[in-house]
Amino acid sequence: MNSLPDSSSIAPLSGNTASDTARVVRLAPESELRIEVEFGYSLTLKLIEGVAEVFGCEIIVGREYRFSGQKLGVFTWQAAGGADYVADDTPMPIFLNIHTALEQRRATAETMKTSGPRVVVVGAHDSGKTSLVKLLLNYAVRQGRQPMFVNLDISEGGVTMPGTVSAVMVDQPIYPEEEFGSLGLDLTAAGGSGAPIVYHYGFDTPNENTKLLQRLVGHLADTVTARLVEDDDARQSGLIIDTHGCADHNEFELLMHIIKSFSADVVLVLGHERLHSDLLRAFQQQPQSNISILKLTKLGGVARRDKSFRRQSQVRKIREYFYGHPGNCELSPFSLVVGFGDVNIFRVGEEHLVPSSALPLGADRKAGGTRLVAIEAGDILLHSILAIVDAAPRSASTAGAGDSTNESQTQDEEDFLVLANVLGFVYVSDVNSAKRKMTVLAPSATRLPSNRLVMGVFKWAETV
Ligand SMILES: Nc1ncnc2c1ncn2[C@@H]1O[C@H](COP(=O)(O)OP(=O)(O)OP(=O)(O)O)[C@@H](O)[C@H]1O
Repeated sequence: MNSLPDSSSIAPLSGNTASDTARVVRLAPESELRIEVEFGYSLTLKLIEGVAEVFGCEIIVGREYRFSGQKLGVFTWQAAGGADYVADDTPMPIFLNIHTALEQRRATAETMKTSGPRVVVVGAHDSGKTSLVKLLLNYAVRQGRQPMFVNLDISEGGVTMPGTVSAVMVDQPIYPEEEFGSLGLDLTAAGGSGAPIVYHYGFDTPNENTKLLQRLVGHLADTVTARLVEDDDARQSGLIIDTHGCADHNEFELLMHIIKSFSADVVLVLGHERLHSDLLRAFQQQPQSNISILKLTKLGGVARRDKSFRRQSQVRKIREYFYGHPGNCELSPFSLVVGFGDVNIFRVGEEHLVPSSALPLGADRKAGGTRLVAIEAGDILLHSILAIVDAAPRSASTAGAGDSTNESQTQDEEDFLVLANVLGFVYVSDVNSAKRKMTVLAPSATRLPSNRLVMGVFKWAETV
């Protein structure tokens, strides 16, 4: 039935071939095989017969799927047989019930020409939020829906880079190997109704700049709502929103802001008893709110990822942005030489993040945290990931680093740019301060789509 080498027989990339350790595993109905593959190892999965899925995406009989640095469950509803090395304490029947209830709301929205469910998935770290989001999106797509996926889990990057918040309409499955990368987004297509909406936050935890994150969430919610007004299918399919793990009070405030900004009507709370009761209490005080808050226990299968595994996942995400997914969709990035005078570089205006070597040019630090400050290009950029953001409308007349003498005009632009859509990213592979030039890795050989670049905390040495 299902041919699945399990995690105990993973072949090192440089070592044995998969055939040395291949094993056939039979899955009973409603059971799953849990697989954990560390970075530096790979595992090939092939379905011999039957029907199985990974986070709601059906896998194809006979095709080889290769995983590395990933943890996943291969689930079957129907297959019969023994149950070696598999788990039957799976939450899938509960998730299917949730999907069915959401689908009923979508059908009603279609008939009544209203909006579909607006679902937020919240919970503890490593409780399975992203996995549930993928599953609900995949099930909706299998049903012919086009839900909006909103990613507010800034540490993972969703459809693009870590350190961003984004929204994209999903009309194709999220394949298990490439995960969200399989949606194959073209950020430079920004503007069209199907184009992703991406804003740059620049950090990988909410606490680093909660005020900025709240501002971006509010802005993203407004943009998504405006987009849905024009798109009946997406509006009736609704939203599925992934969030960062909630551990403290700050994060609770942020979750409340997310729920309110997106007018969420379904909140799924995974593995976090206290968060569930805090949310219930908060919404009991607002009896007019029409919201369902459901508690789901964190069930077996969801794997813990330590700091190093998470960091390696981020690095892979960054690499895949430029090079694509090995074997499936490989990309060839280009090296471009960019003069310091040809670009304007900004950074989020947190004082402690701006070293004295990168003092802002006439910037207003008093505004504190939720705007950008212009910084001087130089060695500080080496190995940084820079977001290319849509230039401010007025910028055509003020282009060029440091040419803005009008302080209030500079401040307007800094305020505008923090909310500007991200058009893509470059990686700074070399800086030559003496010649006032830097070399960047870019996904395309054409000129950068904007000369406004924003620096976050993410550094990546390409050799990693
Ligand atoms: N049934 C399963 N079997 C094996 N691994 C699983 C299963 N379900 C989820 N995982 C893995 O467990 C890990 C954690 O799950 P997930 O990313 O969904 O949690 P999360 O709550 O979104 O985490 P975060 O704290 O980053 O927000 C992931 O690597 C995921 O692929």
